[in-house]
Order: sequence, then C-alpha cells, then structure tokens
Amino acid sequence: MESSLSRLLVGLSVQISRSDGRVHPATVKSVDTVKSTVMVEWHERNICRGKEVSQSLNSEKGTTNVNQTSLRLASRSQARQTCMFQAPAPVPAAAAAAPTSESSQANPETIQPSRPNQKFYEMIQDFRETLEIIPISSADLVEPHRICVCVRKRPLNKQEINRKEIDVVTIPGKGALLVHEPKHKVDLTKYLENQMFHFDYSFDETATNELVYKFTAKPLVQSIFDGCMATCFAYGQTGSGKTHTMGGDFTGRQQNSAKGIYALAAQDVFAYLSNRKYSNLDLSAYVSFFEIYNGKVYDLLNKKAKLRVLEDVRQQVQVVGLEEVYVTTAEEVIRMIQTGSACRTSGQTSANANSSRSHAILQIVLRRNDRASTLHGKFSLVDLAGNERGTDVSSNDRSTLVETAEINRSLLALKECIRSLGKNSDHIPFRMSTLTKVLRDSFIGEKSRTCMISMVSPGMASCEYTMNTLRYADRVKELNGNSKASGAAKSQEPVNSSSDEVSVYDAISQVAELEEKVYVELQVQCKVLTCFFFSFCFYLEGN
Ligand SMILES: Nc1ncnc2c1ncn2[C@@H]1O[C@H](COP(=O)(O)OP(=O)(O)OP(=O)(O)O)[C@@H](O)[C@H]1O
Repeated sequence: MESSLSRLLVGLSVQISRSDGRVHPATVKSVDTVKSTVMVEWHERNICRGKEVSQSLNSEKGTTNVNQTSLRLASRSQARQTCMFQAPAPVPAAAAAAPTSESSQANPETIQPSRPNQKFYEMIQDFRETLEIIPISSADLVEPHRICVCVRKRPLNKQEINRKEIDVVTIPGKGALLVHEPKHKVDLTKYLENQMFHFDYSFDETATNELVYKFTAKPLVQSIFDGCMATCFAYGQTGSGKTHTMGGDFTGRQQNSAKGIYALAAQDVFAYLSNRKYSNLDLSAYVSFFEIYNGKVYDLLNKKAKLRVLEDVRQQVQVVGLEEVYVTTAEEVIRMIQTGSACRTSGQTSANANSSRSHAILQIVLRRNDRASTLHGKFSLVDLAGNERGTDVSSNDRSTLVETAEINRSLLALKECIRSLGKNSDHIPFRMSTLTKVLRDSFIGEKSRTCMISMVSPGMASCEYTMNTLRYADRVKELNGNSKASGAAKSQEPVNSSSDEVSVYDAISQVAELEEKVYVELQVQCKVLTCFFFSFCFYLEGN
C-alpha cells in the first residue's frame, strides 16, 4: 500500500496556493507515509529575452493541493528548492490513481505521474504559468497585408500522446510563438532554451480551419476580385497539418474536403460572384489542380498527365495542356479536390511519404466573359512538400537524393521570390525551380498578394524541424517587415539567430539575385548576337 501510494504520487503535478493568492505548479518528489510528509519541489521563473531567470519566493507560508487534498506547508528555503509539507490523513490510493474525468479530459498530460522527459515537462509547465496567454479569436481584426506570414500549431496526435511526448510549443497569442527547446549543460543539468518568434498571426492547437481561413486566405479571395494574383502556401514538416489545413480533415484515403481552406475559398468565390458589387464585372470561375514532383508537373484533373512548362518571349510562363475546368458551384470544386487528391495519393503506392515529396497546387482563376476570356485574377493555393526532406540527407538512395535536392531548391527559390517581392526588387529569381516558374505571376507587380501558413508539430521529437520551419518563416517575414509595401510591424529576430546564419542566408539571396541577373544579361547578349549573326548573313548574301 505504502509503495503503491508513493509510486502513484511521485512525479504528480500539483499546485501550491500561496497565501498571497498566487499559484505555482509543483511536483511531488517523495512521499513518506510513516512521517506523513510529502516532498514537493517548485520553482518560479520570469522571461527575460527568451532566457529563464529564477526568482525567489517571498512568502514564508502557504498551502498546497494534491488531488484536492490540502496539505500544510512546514518549511521552505530559497527559490528553486525542495519543500516539506505536512501530509494530512493518507490519501487513498484509488483516489490518487483516478483523477476526475474532467481534469483528465482537460489535459491528458497532467494525469501522467511520470513520463520520459518529465523534468522538461515540468519546466515547460512552470514557464507557461508565467505567460499571459490570449489566443486569437474570430472577433480580432483582420489586417491587410501584401505578404502575410503566420504560424499554426497542431495538437499532439494519438501516437504522440501514447508515447507521452511533451508539447514544446506555446502560442501566447498576438502573433507570438515560443519554442521551449530542451537542452543539457555540460554537467548534464537540464535547462530550456525558450525561443520567441513573432509573425502576423499565430494559431494554437484549438484553432479551427475556419478561424485560420478568416485571417489568411479569405482576404486573398477578395483581392482576386480586385484583379490581384494571390497565393497561399502551407509550409511545414510531414505530419504538421498542411493537408489538414488546405484540403480538410481526412483519415487514410477518406477526405472531408469541405472544411479545408481550398473549399472555404471556393465557397467565398461563388458568394462574391453572385454579389451585386462584382456581378457587373461579368466574371467566370475556372479550376485547375496539379502537382509538382521532382520538378515535373502532373495534372491531377487529367489522370496525372505529365505537362510541360514553357516560357514565351514575353516571359509569360505556360503550363502547356493544363486542364482548366469551368465551375459554377463550390460543390463542384470540392468534388474536384477529392478526385485530384485521390489521384495524387493513389499514384504513390506504398511509399506514403510521397505526399510530402510533391507540391500540390489548386488554382481558382477568374476570367472575364469576353471573347479572349481575359484573365482577371488568380488564386493559387499550395500544399508544399514536407520541408524535413530538405534536411534529410541520410539516404544513399539516388532517387531520394534527387527528390531532396529538388525540394531544397524549390523551397529556397520560393523564399527568395517572396523576399524579392517584399523588397520590390526588379529581379525575381523565379527560374530557380519549377514551383516558382509556374507561380511567376504571383511574384511580380503591385497586384501580388502572398500568405504563408507555417505549420508546426508540437512534440519534443519534432523540435529541430519546428525550429527549421520557424526560421524559414521568420526569414520570409523579416524582409516583409522592412518592406515599404507592407504595413506589417517589424519582425523580431529569433533570439538564437547568429550572425553567421544571417550572412549565409544573405549570401544565398545574393547568389539567387546574381543568377537571375546573369540569365537576363545572357538573354540580352543572345539577342544582340542573333541580330549580329543575321545582319552578317544578309551582308554575305548581298555580296
Ligand atoms: N489542427 C489540427 N487539428 C487536428 N488534427 C490535425 C491538425 N493538423 C493536423 N492534424 C492531423 O494530423 C495528421 C497529419 O496531418 P496532415 O496530413 O495534414 O500533415 P501534412 O503536413 O500534410 O503531412 P504530409 O507532408 O505528409 O502530407 C492528420 O491525421 C491530421 O488530421
């Protein structure tokens, strides 16, 4: 009885209610049923530029609460310490073992007496106690952005909960996101490196697709009716929620597309089309859905037909033969999304990771009902390849290495194109990849609008990938913040950004820009040489 009670209580998260009314999370360290004492450890922290600072507790006495049982505080010393509590009548094992169903539902993490990385879990919980958390809500104002970068955290999934993984991401709200990176000192002492990032919006695990849509893609739907070329990207590692956000919730091969951003955008397009404000524009909507895998384009609405990407003399990029279907209702679009997604999945056989190795692009095009079907506006919704592929260089398999290189190239190109757009640069390095080539018209001119939704997985095992995703998004956002075109607030540098890292990124940007300049320069020289050649031929013929 004694040992089972101890086992059940040790590691349990409890709360210390101080006499001044403040509450601190604490952990049961040991239970002595003979002396009727419980050892509880707690510490208090404050945030200071992302680092944690221990503070001393001032109150001498307080009470603590273990499964609703009040214990009297007997003694305590300094800030981070072990305290002795006088235990009341022994807590019945059954009561201790079975937390109320309400509490277990509210947070399954708190009912686990012990877990791998329990210490880090407690440190994160302590840290969260010090934060003021105000999640974004539908009542918040949607601000206009030319380039909008936001982040969405998904909840821990079943497997992660079964593995007792700890959640290392906190969304305090107002565009902020914190990653609590678990670290070890040389002497193996555990500590957290708390990294703060700021974006235009940050969505926590409770946010619905509708809420995310309202702040991200919805303003872009409006913009295409004003003649803009809009693009919305879902970026992040495999399993972080890109398809869930864009395509809707699905399990296995069953997909409920009605709740994804694709479908929500389609519904709004038809709502605007029937709105009196836009009806005099005399517009029609068309949809195309394609995938880019290994630099090749496949039509998802035409049995995965392989398509060619060509650039004409006016630098207009065309996907030759891409099916563009005339649509009149959102239901039609949803059916196409389902058909296209099934085609994408079925083409991948057992290699399920394929889905994250390709970029899927749904385009909703508005054309005027004139003879030439003049393009009025275009919305490209992109479910990008998983970004972890870019860092996965462990494989020796040639095809995986080629895929990895292609994904790296396209994600890098994408970032550079958005940055160039933010800088109002003359040189958009869109030729760096097929992805940026087919989206070229989304990166040029005053009428371009871009939104990037960066998805992060909350688990500790994904921490490194999460940091990569956030650094990428931060890099896109950084120049957006400085750009004259955007009205967004200046973004905050993540606390860990080293100058080396920044200079490497700058070097990449400069190389991309130079590459584009050289290309344009070569084109001009080629034209001059061609003119010279033909003049020379004329001259020879004349003589
Ligand atoms: N916000 C969320 N709320 C609830 N479940 C989510 C959320 N985001 C993702 N999921 C679930 O997590 C799982 C993985 O999500 P999803 O397939 O969207 O990831 P992904 O980033 O598209 O992965 P991949 O790159 O491999 O295609 C799915 O089962 C999905 O339903």
